[in-house]
Amino acid sequence: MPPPVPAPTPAYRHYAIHVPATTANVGPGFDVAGIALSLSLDLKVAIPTTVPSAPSSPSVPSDAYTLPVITYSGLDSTTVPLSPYKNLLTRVALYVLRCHQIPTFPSGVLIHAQNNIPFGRGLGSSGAAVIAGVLLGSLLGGLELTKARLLDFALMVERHPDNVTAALVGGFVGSYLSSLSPTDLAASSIPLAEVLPEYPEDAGPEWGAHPPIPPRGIGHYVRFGWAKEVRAVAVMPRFELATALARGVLPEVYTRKDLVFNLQRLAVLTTALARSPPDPELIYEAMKDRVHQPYRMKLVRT
Ligand SMILES: Nc1ncnc2c1ncn2[C@@H]1O[C@H](COP(=O)(O)OP(=O)(O)O)[C@@H](O)[C@H]1O
Ligand SMILES: N[C@@H](CCOP(=O)(O)O)C(=O)O
Repeated sequence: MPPPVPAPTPAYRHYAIHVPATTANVGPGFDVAGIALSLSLDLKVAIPTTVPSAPSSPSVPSDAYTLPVITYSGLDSTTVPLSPYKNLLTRVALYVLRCHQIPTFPSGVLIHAQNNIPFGRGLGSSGAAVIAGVLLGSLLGGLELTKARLLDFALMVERHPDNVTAALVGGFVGSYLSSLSPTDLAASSIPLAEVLPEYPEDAGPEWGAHPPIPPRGIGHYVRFGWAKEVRAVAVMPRFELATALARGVLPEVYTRKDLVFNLQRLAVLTTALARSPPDPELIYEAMKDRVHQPYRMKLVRT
């Protein structure tokens, strides 16, 4: 009897995705100003060069088709779900693919995430995962999405722009959400549960096939200058604080006095952090805030 023929080893194309941690709400810049930091989430992605055709739907797997295999190392790597239908990176990637009429992942993809961003500590782990996810979707679908379009997809998932814009473009970034038409506003406000639905056990062939397509131009950003002498040092709490809880303690309405206090400082801060040599007293004063810090103080255990 002839010896068994060994299964061919698949050949892969290798890619790297690097996304920085971020700090948002810089000084008086609540939901506006973000800074990219040196900690990062790094993905290594291997895509087979020859693949079996994908199944017609995620619930009808073909014999040869295999879902992405996800592995993690680094921080919080033991708690993160590894199913591609539950992991945030791949759920976002699948959302991007499906918005481009690609119903599922290519077969046989390997994804390794090296994560150095602690979860839930205000260093933008979810924003980094969302940006890594949109970049992954663009890569897997061969979509070559522009930065502006990647941001549209990211903002359908993470609704405040400060972390995701800094994670996408790096540096010290200011951003805003556009005044959209009523139709586009409705499209960009679709509940997260519909943008990234949990994959149900009994999913039929049509499940998730028609996700809400992001309108164009949901958010915009500008990169500010940054003086070479200025370094960011992040102090991390020992406890996690959910973003929803931290947003829930903020008032709906502010006084004109508090609003003007923040506007005055933010206008100065964006230039003060870029000026070389820096003026520490000016930066100290311009970092003051009356919109978020006083209200969130009570959530910070001492
Ligand atoms: N690299 C990652 N891979 C998968 N999921 C992640 C990753 N990073 C963050 N997440 C998800 O995001 C959650 C943290 O989001 P959030 O509470 O907004 O905190 P943060 O301030 O760090 O963004 C985690 O509990 C996890 O579910
Ligand atoms: N501007 C947002 C930033 C939340 O950051 P996250 O890393 O917790 O998602 C806010 O302050 O709510």
